[in-house]
Amino acid sequence: MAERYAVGVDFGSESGRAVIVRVSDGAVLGEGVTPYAHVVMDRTLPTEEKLGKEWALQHPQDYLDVFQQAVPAALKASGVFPDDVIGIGIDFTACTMMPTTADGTPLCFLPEYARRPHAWVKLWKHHASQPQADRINALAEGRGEFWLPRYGGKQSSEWFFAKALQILEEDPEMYGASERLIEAADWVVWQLTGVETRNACTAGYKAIHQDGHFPDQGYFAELHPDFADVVQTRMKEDLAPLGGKAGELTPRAAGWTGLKPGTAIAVANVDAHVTLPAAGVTEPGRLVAIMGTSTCHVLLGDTLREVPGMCGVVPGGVVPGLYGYEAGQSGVGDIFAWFVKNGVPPEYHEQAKREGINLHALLEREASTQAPGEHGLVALDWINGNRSVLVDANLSGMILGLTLGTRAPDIYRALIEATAYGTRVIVENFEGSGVPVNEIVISGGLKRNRMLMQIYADVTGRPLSVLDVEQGPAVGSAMHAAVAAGEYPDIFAAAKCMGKVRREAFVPDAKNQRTYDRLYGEYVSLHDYFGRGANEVMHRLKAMRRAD
Ligand SMILES: Nc1ncnc2c1ncn2[C@@H]1O[C@H](COP(=O)(O)OP(=O)(O)O)[C@@H](O)[C@H]1O
Ligand SMILES: O=C(CO)[C@@H](O)[C@@H](O)COP(=O)(O)O
Repeated sequence: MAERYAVGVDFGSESGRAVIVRVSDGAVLGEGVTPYAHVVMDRTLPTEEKLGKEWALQHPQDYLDVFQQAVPAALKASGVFPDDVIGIGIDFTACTMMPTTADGTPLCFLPEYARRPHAWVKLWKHHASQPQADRINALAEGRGEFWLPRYGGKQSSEWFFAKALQILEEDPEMYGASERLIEAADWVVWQLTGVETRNACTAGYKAIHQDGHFPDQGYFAELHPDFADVVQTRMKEDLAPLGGKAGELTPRAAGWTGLKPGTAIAVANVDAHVTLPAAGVTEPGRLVAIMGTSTCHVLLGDTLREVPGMCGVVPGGVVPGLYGYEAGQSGVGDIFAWFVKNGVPPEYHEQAKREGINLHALLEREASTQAPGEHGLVALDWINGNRSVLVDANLSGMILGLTLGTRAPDIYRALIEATAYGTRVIVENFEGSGVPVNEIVISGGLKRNRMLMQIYADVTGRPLSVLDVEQGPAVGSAMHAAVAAGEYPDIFAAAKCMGKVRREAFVPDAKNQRTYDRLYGEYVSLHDYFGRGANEVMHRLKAMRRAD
């Protein structure tokens, strides 16, 4: 019998990645990448309308381009015949949500709405809905909503209802025109199948779906009278289970992708959560850090724990039968990108160009010769706010210890160390709340930075295992496609055959660890001083910035 294959498509923050995976063993035979033409719209719309501070939008056409470019490119690179492809699975950043008409047409595609910011896709990192998130949390606390502790005690401005409420309050006409409010993950599945589904993963982690339901109309009505029926009028209450089949590839989408009509399409997934089975992680105690523009920390547990400052816990949110815990850092790769773009003197750019390497590689090489503590810096990793454990998008970055002798590699290393300290806070927060972390597995684009990986091992004091495939989330989605197509009975069986990880790829250096324990103590002092109310200067500065 001919080998069978599955397609996984991972919609990241800056690009869409497609892989062709052999379902018998998880081998990746072909890859394709489509950088988003509009990347992240955080200053203006394509029609030049200016956006406010903390906005982050995307263009739905960029997602369709992935189906029309990256998927055919991966298929071509693999040499696999479409008839041997049994399923397609997708995962997406979340919560990345959009308003559409009843037939799924994005409002921003309609000429009459193209100039309205609230007609566009709100990317996960859209923080302008922080005021709405603050009210969502205050009301939930006041009403004693059972679900609030399931989200660490706070809903983030990055999640669904803060964004939906911002549309209603800032552009009621756009809210009125939005017949559907939907995660981009479910929207792209809709484009492939012609069927509107809502996946249980984003609903659970990003839209407060707990114990089988969304919050009641009374809660939403107290936020805004016109918000009472947001679920009933613009969403769906019957959710599609992970590993389920959302539908089949339509002839139109078959024309885009080069695959055959009728190919099974799996229910959508979140990019971080789908990575666990790709790493063969289907049991408690193994935290997977999906490190890209942001980092998501996803961990399984066999009991329900309320962990302060986590993003969420959902029974069956990652694999059936276990609790899926999520925490995160809203800025990691983005912080390094910001520094490379804005803080590195021209001579480094020129040297990298002369050597034909990227700036990350040059800075990594220059900084890796240092011993921990040599640069004398400690930084806070909040340049894009803090997602866990403080859940506050109005915090900001800081670098302490700068002198006239400080150089770009010093700061690059200090920023990497700061993100490692932030990860250690999250790991210790889980353990302190009764959710064991016995192993850390790294996936995502940042694993290519070996200095970063060694720093994470030294700072956390734990060996790091590595998911070696380049596109971890996409492979996880291909595994869900194999389950949806009936190749495997469940994701556990698929993970056994298709998942792979290189265990203990980086181990802590005892000497470095001792120094980092001291530096981590300094980080925690700054973390608590600026992040837990002792000094509100960061909030005051953000307020001044917003006021201008
Ligand atoms: N060698 C490197 N060291 C550190 N960061 C890197 C390196 N290469 C790329 N990055 C950062 O990784 C991020 C992209 O990660 P990736 O996983 O590819 O994307 P996504 O977050 O969209 O899934 C960017 O923010 C980029 O700045
Ligand atoms: O928040 C989540 C998942 O819960 C991510 O989709 C979001 O942080 C974006 O992840 P990336 O940085 O694009 O990998």
